[in-house]
Amino acid sequence: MPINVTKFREAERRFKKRVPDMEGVLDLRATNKHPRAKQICKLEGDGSWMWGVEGKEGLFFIPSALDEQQQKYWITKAMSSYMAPPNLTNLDAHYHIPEKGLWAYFENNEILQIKRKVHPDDSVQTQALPMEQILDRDGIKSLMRRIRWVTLGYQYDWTSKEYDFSRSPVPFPPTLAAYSSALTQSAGLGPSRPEAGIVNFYQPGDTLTGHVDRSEPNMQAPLVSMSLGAPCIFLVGGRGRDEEVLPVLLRGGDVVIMAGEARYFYHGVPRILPLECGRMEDEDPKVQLALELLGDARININIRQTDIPVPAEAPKLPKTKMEKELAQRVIVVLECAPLEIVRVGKGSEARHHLLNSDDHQNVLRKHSKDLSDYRPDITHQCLLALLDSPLNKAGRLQVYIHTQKGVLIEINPHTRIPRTFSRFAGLMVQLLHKLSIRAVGSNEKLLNVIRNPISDHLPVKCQRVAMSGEGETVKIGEWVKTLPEEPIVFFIGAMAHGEDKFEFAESKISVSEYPLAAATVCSKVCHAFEDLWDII
Ligand SMILES: O=C(O)CCC(=O)C(=O)O
Ligand SMILES: [Fe+2]
Repeated sequence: MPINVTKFREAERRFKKRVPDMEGVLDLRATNKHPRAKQICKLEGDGSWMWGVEGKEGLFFIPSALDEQQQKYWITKAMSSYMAPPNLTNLDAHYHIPEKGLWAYFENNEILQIKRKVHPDDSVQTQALPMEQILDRDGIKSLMRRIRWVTLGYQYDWTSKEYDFSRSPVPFPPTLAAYSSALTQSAGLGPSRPEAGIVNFYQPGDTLTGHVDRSEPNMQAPLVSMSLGAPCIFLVGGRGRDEEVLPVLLRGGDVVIMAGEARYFYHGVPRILPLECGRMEDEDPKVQLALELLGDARININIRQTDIPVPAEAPKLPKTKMEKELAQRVIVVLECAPLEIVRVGKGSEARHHLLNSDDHQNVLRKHSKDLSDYRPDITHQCLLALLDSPLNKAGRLQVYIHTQKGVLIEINPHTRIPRTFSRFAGLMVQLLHKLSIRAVGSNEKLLNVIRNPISDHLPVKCQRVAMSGEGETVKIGEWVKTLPEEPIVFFIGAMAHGEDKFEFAESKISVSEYPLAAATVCSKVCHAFEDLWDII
């Protein structure tokens, strides 16, 4: 064996030979079973057996999981509905696929006028072809036989080997999801939530090189893989390309499940084999047509649970003036926030910082400023307490910052406040320079400097309360129950000390007999309204 040829590569070569050596191939339908095959359990329902293999943890086979009728059902589905837009296929890069899909033309014996797209990989022969082609049924059939893959649900980008989570997913076919989930459930692997799938089409002579499917954020969820049509050799190794490789004979109707450790195993298809008992036939013309299109090919449908990190359900916010007037919600204005920019360093080394008593003692002393006046960390803590609260997540909170210098900032409730102070400070510097910060890849403003005064942004009818040690002390949980059903505004000082004189407040309350940090006051306000409005 030449050096540098891995065990996986060697196995691939072995099965690509004209007459491959079938010695040691695991054939779960053979009467004398492979020494390493072990029966795991009988599935509920149709009573198929699930097999495992010694030394291949998490790898399961269900031979003949699908009877002929079921195989025909999935073959027809794959050819007719799965191949059609909005699902993507390898042909999309080369052709403008008609909206109703190729199958519709094939089935109805319609002439198809199809436009080619110029593609960087086009051969000289392809480039010479006309940009528009007129295809009859045979032409459409040849084109459809060029389909090698179709993506289901979350669309997979074959170049980057990543899911395109920015595109809204095409709904995953519900019957396929139900089948896959019922199968993992009856195999004792728990229910799965199929979200993405790939349908592979292998014409005789096609191969799939060894790989690990690593793109799913959740690599623990089982991957269910269904074989239809022609048999094949399926190779499965271990975590590395040089681990022992097991060749398996998969036939139409067999199912493979890769769970746990096996999700990390190299696998591939080096060989499509001839049909053992000829092509299937059916009386139903649609099924018969799908079988005709299939010919001697193999179809593999593999079903994956991605567990995409979906952002928490965005709260519905009052948008119209009317909604803003009436929606029962809490508005917090963080008052006197010391957010100021300072230039540090000279010349090209100069950087803008958020002025603060920890990092800029010299500057502050030089300008005879009181260090304790520069505590932007208090604003940071208040924002974390407020925006992380269930009250905010439920869409019942609006926060503004009014800085010591009179800058008014509106905070979009969807904003994720940076966890560390230094990143928060960087964000504030950016905001004070650019006057607004937008969400990455979207037009939504997260932080926005708005025009003064704050009263222009508050509902006409609302209570305006200052939180102050000078106010009457109340048990806030009880006090909120006495409020009229209208929006309420709290002015909370985001400074270390100083008088709580907030221009637009009409009354003052204190929520503790102790002096509290501003962030604690924010938390108490949130908790009180969460309890009042049953937000858990
Ligand atoms: O065709 C098969 O059986 C395997 C397909 C596969 O591994 C894949 O699509 O990632
Ligand atoms: Fe794979």
